[in-house]
Amino acid sequence: MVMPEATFGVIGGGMMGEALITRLLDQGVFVPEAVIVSDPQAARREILHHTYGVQTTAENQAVIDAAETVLLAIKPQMLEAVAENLRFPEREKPPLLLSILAGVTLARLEQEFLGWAVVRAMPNTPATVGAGVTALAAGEAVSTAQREQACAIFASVGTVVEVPESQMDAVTALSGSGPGYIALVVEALADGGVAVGLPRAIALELAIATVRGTGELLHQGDLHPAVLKDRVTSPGGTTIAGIAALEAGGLRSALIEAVRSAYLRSKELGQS
Ligand SMILES: NC(=O)c1ccc[n+]([C@@H]2O[C@H](COP(=O)([O-])OP(=O)(O)OC[C@H]3O[C@@H](n4cnc5c(N)ncnc54)[C@H](OP(=O)(O)O)[C@@H]3O)[C@@H](O)[C@H]2O)c1
Ligand code: PRO
Repeated sequence: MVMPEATFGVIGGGMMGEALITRLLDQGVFVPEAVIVSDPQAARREILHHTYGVQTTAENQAVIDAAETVLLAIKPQMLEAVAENLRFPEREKPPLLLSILAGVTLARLEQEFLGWAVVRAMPNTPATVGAGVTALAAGEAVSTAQREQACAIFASVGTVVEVPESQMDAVTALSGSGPGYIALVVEALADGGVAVGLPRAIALELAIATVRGTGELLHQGDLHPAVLKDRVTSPGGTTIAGIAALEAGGLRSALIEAVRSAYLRSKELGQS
């Protein structure tokens, strides 16, 4: 079904699609009636419609036909199946596709969405609370106005940086996947607290507040992490004892390898 009043479309109303929709509506970037979302699950469509007042459809084609700007928020592995069922009617101006698919290149997207201007973007899950960071790389057909529009859309969920496309897999491996690594660190810190006698709820609260406060301090104080580490580390004290244990356990190389593995996986996803 075509809904001509809709201007912003979302294909894939999952976790990231919803995170963007929530913030875009909260910030008044789009009104609910101007948003159309496609998702195969009726239950999912029902939730999105009732929670946000957006239009929903099971037909991706309805989104393509109705919207001038489309956020593609399906899994990378779904791209071929989704794109082969789409038709792209001629338009006066090329519509804008914002893809957040890990690994999938501008060249591939431009091939699948013939005649569209394409921006490849990599947001992260703190976007849900407006504290995300999104890296963008724009294709050659993207106009200045469309580039500004892409920046404004992702600015509604946090900060935006523009990078060359060659850096997008690295961005995906660091800030895209990073919230997963940090969540693991928070959970492990809380486990450590429990191991030395703290109640679970207090341990988790302390771990979250510590990660959050450290991030804020590094950000607001414009501190190099090594400077902060040195400030916390009293001679002969507790922190150096903890850091020695982390170094012995290979924390640094584990994190470096995590980013490297995610980078290689992003490249692989781009070829699937
Ligand atoms: N999660 C993150 O932190 C994050 C960060 C940056 C970028 N990304 C990228 O964002 C994309 C979405 O990730 P996500 O975590 O939001 O995944 P998700 O929650 O699984 O969302 C994908 C949505 O697309 C739906 N879908 C499946 N087949 C479809 C089709 N043929 N047409 C339309 N919609 C379809 C899925 O429905 P079903 O559940 O029924 O399959 C689901 O609701 C991925 O490409 C990922 O690389 C994710
Ligand atoms: N989540 C997606 C994945 O795990 C992309 C970055 C974060 O593939």
